[in-house]
Amino acid sequence: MMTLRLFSARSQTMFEAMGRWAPSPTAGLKPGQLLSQQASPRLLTVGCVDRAKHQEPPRKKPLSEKKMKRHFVDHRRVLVRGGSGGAGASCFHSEPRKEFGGPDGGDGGNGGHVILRVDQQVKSLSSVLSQYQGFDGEDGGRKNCFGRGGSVLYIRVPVGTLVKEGDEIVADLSRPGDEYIAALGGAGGKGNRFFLANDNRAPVTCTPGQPGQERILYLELKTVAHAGMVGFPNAGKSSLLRAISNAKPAVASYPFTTLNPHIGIVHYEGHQQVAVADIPGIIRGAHQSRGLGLTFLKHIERCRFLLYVVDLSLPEPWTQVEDLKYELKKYEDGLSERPHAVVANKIDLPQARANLPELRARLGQEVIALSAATGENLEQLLLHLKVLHDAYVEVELGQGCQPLRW
Ligand SMILES: Nc1nc2c(ncn2[C@@H]2O[C@H](COP(=O)(O)OP(=O)(O)OP(=O)(O)O)[C@@H](O)[C@H]2O)c(=O)[nH]1
Ligand SMILES: [Mg+2]
Repeated sequence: MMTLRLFSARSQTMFEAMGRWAPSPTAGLKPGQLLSQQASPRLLTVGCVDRAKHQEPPRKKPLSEKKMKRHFVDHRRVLVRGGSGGAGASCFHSEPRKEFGGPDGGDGGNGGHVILRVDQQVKSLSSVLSQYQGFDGEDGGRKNCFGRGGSVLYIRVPVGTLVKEGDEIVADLSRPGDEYIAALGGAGGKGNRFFLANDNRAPVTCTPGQPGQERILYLELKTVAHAGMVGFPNAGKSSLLRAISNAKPAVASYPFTTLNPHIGIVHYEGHQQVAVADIPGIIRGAHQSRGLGLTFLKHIERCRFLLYVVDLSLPEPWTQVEDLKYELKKYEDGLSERPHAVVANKIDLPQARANLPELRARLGQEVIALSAATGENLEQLLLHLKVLHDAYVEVELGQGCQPLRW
């Protein structure tokens, strides 16, 4: 009787404490009633169950150019720290009937390095974090057991990553598979076995592991490709890249559709591949950082040869080539002198056909007139691209360098 009274008093105080609780107005209803009044009957139809069963997994949507721009990061500040070495052990061998077994403390393992490694699958520095800590080595153990060394921590970076420490360039990772040790792991400590000497048969000394190296590095991405397409906005660079390669940059009739470089691979016989970069449109005054000039121009620096893409349907198309060359020259001396070809796009338009003879006469050099939209004369560009590529390979081999391969 006493316990019952106690329980009811406690439960009453509990309900008082909850206070907010009140029975739901539907609490008294039966389950069937509740369903028919409140839940939508559509939820229980056979059709819906069927549809749910045969629903396809959601497909990955291709990223829009705007989103891609958000994901495209071309510079990063990274703090890298190598792993610390493990500590050496201090202990003595012990065995029944063997009183003075001698020192048997093993050495600690070395800390793991942090290494930057070029991976062709990585397209920007967006996946690179702001800090990396290498793996530590294990401590040494009894019975002369050495600690395991820390594993190497790899940071995957795209082709064309420039590594700077302060203002100094410390590495240029321009080829697939290139590696650079960003931070060294610390050395492992010595166990007391290491200090065994003729004059000291029972050393107790052991040393701790060294801390790993710590550095602040600045990573900067500059697109690397064999050919770079340079042109004013709307010249048709992205359309051209779509037409000759497997890349799918966005195409639209407004300027600055492309906001970050795209690389497409053109395949030739004998597994030869030429990488072509679609560089965002350049405007007059880009070398003075007009528009996003400098951020785009830096991506041209690493291209081995250039394709000046001109919109032939505009009046006086030769001024486009002159302006582009001027901008490149102002940005970096000698950049406009690189091996190049002039590509006159939109030949399918009548005004473009009319402009072609004068463009050829004014420039005094070969002009590849084509249409990215209809595919007219694309073969001439492909053949010329191969000629430029072969000449580049020959020059590189002549200088004893390995040409860039994709
Ligand atoms: N008639 C015609 N239109 C073309 C041709 N090539 C491209 N265009 C059109 O020109 C417009 C611009 O094409 P894009 O390929 O986006 O030009 P872009 O040079 O990449 O432009 P940005 O990315 O802004 O620098 C689009 O409306 C295309 O459809 C062509 O050969 N003929
Ligand atoms: Mg474009």
